[in-house]
Amino acid sequence: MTGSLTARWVVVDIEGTLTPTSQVHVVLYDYARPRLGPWIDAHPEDEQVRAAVEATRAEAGLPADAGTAEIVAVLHSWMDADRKAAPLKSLQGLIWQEGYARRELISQYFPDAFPALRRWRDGGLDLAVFSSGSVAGQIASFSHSNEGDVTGLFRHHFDTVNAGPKREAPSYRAIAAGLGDPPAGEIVFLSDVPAELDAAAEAGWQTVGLARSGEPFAEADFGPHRAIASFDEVEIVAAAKDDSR
Ligand SMILES: CSCCC(=O)C(=O)COP(=O)(O)O
Ligand SMILES: [Mg+2]
Repeated sequence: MTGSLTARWVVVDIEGTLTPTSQVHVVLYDYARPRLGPWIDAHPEDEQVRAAVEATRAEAGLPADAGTAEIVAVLHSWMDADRKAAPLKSLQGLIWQEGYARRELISQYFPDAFPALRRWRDGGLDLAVFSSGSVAGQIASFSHSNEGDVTGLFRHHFDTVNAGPKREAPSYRAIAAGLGDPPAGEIVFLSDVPAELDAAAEAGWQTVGLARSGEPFAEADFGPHRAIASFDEVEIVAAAKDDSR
């Protein structure tokens, strides 16, 4: 165990931090891939689907009359490149939501993740999530985890739509505003991606890098950020409340 941190809020990334990367890149992506086209065709009047299709067309420079097959080819290429584009994430979230509801999906989380989150929450800290996965996808996943429904752990969910890109400091300032503007130094962000930690640190947050064995960022250079291989290696204690704020 490394030294403890003092904070009021703990904000966590999902992929590579709470859940193995393969859970997203293999299990969830494989589930979404063949369902994207049928989903688009089955929900032509759904405003979220229409917006995602329109945004995909615009972002890929497709003609206005591009059909589902061309849209899906772009979405698949983004998945192949793990490009976490908002319209893709929005459609994936809808598909996963249905997959979890049908009990065809169950999210596997690292065994150290929820015990640590419960410890911190029970110790007086508030918890939030910041992931590229859409808020709908996040909530569906936490509702159907290998430990059951754990949605009650989190007070807020942020994604690239309601906060912004994960590698840019203004997104972390937007999240802080969404949390009620606590002092930036009293927010800790845990992620496996050094560039995300850099952005959070630029916004004044404390940062912890997850260098989990077997994960893509296991051997990454975390630079100035504290790096741990498991949540068991860091303790976070609740800051005393300042009633004058
Ligand atoms: C379980 S919600 C889906 C997660 C997802 O789609 C994703 O891309 C995760 O990216 P993150 O920002 O959490 O690394
Ligand atoms: Mg991640």
